[in-house]
Amino acid sequence: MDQGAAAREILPEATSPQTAAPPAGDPLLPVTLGELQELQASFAKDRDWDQFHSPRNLLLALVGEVGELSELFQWRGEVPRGLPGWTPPEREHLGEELADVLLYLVRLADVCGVDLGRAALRKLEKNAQKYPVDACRGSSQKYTAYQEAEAEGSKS
Ligand SMILES: Nc1ccn([C@H]2C[C@H](O)[C@@H](COP(=O)(O)OP(=O)(O)OP(=O)(O)O)O2)c(=O)n1
Repeated sequence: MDQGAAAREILPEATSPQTAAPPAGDPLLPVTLGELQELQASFAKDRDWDQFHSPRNLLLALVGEVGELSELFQWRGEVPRGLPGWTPPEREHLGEELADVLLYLVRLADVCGVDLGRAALRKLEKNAQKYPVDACRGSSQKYTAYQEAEAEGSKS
């Protein structure tokens, strides 16, 4: 049984055309990329939306959702980590937009025949070779020293 079928067996309503998406705090957690891929594929199939899920359409939908995500940060200035001051509804909205981006990305990879998990792991490996720890730690120290010198300079 594939991962998506297993997911649907645990929670059949997750992909039913008549019902909403899985509720929060659901038994599918923690979820894998493969399970999300299967759930997204079933979502589209159930609605006869496969015809619209072409690579180009999905890419445009993905970019649209990245735009919606960007709007949440627009005009706020720098936003510290942990998003202090953001209200629960704002945080929920952020989660929704991030999810839209992820779901379209997973679907795009699927219809393009790319194993996203494998590709991401390969890319992590490549990144690690391109940016060796020692070289980067050295340069971030240099960067901190540079920032301190700049701050000192702006005081005088
Ligand atoms: N043809 C479609 C339409 C929607 N979805 C899914 C993927 C996204 O997770 C979500 C996007 O739905 P909407 O287009 O309604 O966009 P939003 O949820 O962002 O709504 P809104 O634009 O009103 O904020 O639904 C999909 O897979 N395929």
